[in-house]
Amino acid sequence: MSILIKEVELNGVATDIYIENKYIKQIGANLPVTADTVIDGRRKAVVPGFVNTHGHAAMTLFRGFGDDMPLMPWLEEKIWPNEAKLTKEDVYWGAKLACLEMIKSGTTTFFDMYHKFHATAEAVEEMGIRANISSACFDQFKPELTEKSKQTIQKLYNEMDRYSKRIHFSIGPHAIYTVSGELLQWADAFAREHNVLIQLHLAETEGEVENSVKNFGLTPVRYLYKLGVLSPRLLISHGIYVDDDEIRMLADHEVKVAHNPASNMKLASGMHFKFQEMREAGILVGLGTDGCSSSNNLDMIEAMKLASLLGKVWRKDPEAVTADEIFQSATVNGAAIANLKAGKIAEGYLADLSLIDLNMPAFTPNFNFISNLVYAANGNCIDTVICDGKVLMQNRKVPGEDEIMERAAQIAYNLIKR
Ligand SMILES: CSC[C@H]1O[C@@H](n2cnc3c(O)ncnc32)[C@H](O)[C@@H]1O
Ligand SMILES: [Zn+2]
Repeated sequence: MSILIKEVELNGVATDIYIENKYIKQIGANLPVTADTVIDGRRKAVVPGFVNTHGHAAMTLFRGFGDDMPLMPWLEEKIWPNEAKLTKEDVYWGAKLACLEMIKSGTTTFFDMYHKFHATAEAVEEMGIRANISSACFDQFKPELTEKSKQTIQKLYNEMDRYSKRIHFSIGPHAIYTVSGELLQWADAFAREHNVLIQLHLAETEGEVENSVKNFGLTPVRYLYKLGVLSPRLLISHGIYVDDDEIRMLADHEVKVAHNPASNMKLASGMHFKFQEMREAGILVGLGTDGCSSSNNLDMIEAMKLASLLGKVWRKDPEAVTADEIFQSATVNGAAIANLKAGKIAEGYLADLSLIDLNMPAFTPNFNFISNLVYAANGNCIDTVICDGKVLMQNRKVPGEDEIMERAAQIAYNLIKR
């Protein structure tokens, strides 16, 4: 299977891109090659597929449900009682809707932490994108649930051979207020032994920090340090409430961070995400949307704008988070966190990319393409998406999209009534 994209704009220059066997094989002007599929790239620009480093895919079912609340009442009163009713079928259609939405806005890889692992994995497999899906766990500090969680993680890990290489396994302990230190330490040892990542919500709210100090005598990052679970395999989401010493601890242990500006603002968790300090300390910061009840979409272009504007305003410094820096977070940093040779349009890299329609007001005039992408556009500018060397969307059409939206909406209405 080969694809030739003709005369697409790459860094402002009309270029051909030849894709073969999942990889970008050749880039150059007027390439003398033929291909199974030829795509006209004129008036389009090529960008790497975005990597959404934090989310809960099937929470698309809760879009517009439980708005305008702070984190803990939102989780305890609205989300958790309804998540307890979810069936595998519900999660499958919710995750299909998430994949559809991500493809339509140019995301080719996402990280997921949710219930019913196989339902999400099957949806990802069918939709053709990539995902790092975690075996989610909450033991609520109960030893019998700690043991059960360990068995589930081991079992799911053993079942991974049924999936393609587009799906990676990770462990998803929910947070330090729902998961015991013992399970976190076990997960760390498992992750080291099997070279997989751990996804964990951390330092998201002031309340979390207060409870951490009350219950463990330490702030969240220091608590993880004491447990010995800070490592290059740990990806923390949010990481808003961290001081300078904690940033140093995260950097020293090569911990990765997913920044989620929409959910941090909507749940009013906090705005002082220390993007500059983390970057200067050498921490890999990726960008995420979080789930659709707190974000309320999965549009990484919108997330880039929010991250940049939020980063500028709280510092009162317009240079604080530039369009170029946040674009790097959403692409090459995300790919590095996902351990993928992706996130760049370069020979030898995975063919995970999008074509952007330049015939739009947002790209007119086009003095600076990245500026227009981050500050003027949104996900609707994505025309074509290729992942793993396969075309997933062309002319903004994804096969099966009407059925996915109908089925997911019906499930969501029935769920909230149930
Ligand atoms: C273990 S399954 C994932 C779990 O996380 C919940 N969740 C969604 N968004 C957040 C957030 O911002 N902080 C903490 N927990 C969150 C989700 O509803 C699932 O229960
Ligand atoms: Zn989350």
